Amino acid sequence: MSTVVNVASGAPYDVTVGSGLLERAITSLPPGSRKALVVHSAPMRQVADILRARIEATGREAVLAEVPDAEAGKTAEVAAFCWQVLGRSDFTRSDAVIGLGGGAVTDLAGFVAATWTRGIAVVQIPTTVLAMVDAAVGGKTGINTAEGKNLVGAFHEPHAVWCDVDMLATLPAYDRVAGLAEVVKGGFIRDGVILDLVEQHADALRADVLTPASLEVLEELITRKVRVKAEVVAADLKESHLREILNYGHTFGHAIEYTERYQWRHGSAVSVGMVFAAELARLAGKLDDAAVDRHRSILTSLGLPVTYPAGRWDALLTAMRRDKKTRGDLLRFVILQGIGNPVRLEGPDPALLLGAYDAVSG
Ligand SMILES: NC(=O)c1ccc[n+]([C@@H]2O[C@H](COP(=O)([O-])OP(=O)(O)OC[C@H]3O[C@@H](n4cnc5c(N)ncnc54)[C@H](O)[C@@H]3O)[C@@H](O)[C@H]2O)c1
Ligand SMILES: O=C(O)C(=O)C[C@@H](O)[C@H](O)[C@H](O)COP(=O)(O)O
Ligand SMILES: [Zn+2]
Repeated sequence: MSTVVNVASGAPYDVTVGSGLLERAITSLPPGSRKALVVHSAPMRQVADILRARIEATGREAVLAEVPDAEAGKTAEVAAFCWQVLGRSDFTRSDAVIGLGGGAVTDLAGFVAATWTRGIAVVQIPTTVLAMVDAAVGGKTGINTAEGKNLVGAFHEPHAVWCDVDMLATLPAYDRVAGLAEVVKGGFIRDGVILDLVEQHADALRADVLTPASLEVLEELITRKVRVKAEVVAADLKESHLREILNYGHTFGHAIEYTERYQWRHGSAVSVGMVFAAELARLAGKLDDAAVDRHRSILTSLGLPVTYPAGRWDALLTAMRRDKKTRGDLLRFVILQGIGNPVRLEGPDPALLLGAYDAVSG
């Protein structure tokens, strides 16, 4: 059983959510491709070997590039390593890259595909909840620089995305929960049913081991969030306006990741970032107390953080100035004017920002 969500953008593609999809993923390699580079990190080595065998069974050459795990893989040096492998293996424009892993790997693989000979096909096989519901879908690819998160990248849409929930069997609960932060984001900005489902099933979703029943709920949540993302990126691939709503919680969240030298998971940082944005909206007179409290209760029920230590404002502000929504000196935030109604807050009074920071300082 699987569900297909079509992303109706310039070059439409399918996101398939279900189980037993690994074999089918190979069928979406471009028909003319002779080679496929599988980008993965150490935890996915066994799956990469399985993929290699299946790619070779189609008569193609399979090349594996094992990259440093998690955020350590999203660097210019690692991208250059992948380009070297592609060059030495004579990859041409008709060949393809496969991103197999969490969001860090799918961001890197997408960027490598976007830049190799100015763009070759990428098939994404996300293996974390976060990568399934967010990173692998929508064509934002990129790497970090010493100055900030995702500062170098390209919009490069995938050829196909395969969200095989069987992959989640080995994913630690901590990472499953981090991914749920991006699912909850989809609930706050667009699909309120997501919030209801998480509220009903929070204990099962955060448990160390998933039961078949909780996996079913998780699959429904993944599909719902993929739909949210698909609708938004189909309308605004290059983030000229609407797509910014997908950045809810990220201005402060990315600043935490950078300040913490990427020792926090992205989803955990976004969790605090959403509470910051909700407090900012309350102080700006846009969001009522109940909606702000709902942020804290739903994220806490999943075991996600909702506070960040005091005393780090200067570092956080420096990082927020480098956010991609900033225009010149103008800081811009996505906030809610009610659940499901995201709006922009441009150049807020510094007192509001400090007030929101004070409210999330644990
Ligand atoms: N491009 C986008 O639109 C977009 C959207 C959201 C997030 N992101 C990016 O995604 C990244 C975060 O992704 P993430 O939360 O998946 O983190 P991650 O990629 O760092 O993966 C977390 C950990 O889980 C491991 N892992 C992956 N799959 C596994 C599995 N099936 N079993 C066991 N271990 C597994 C990884 O090796 C890693 O150690 C950040 O860099 C973030 O900026 C990008
Ligand atoms: O797809 C988008 O657009 C998003 O903003 C999704 C975010 O969850 C994601 O973390 C994205 O990588 C952030 O992009 P950035 O432009 O703020 O680096
Ligand atoms: Zn994100």
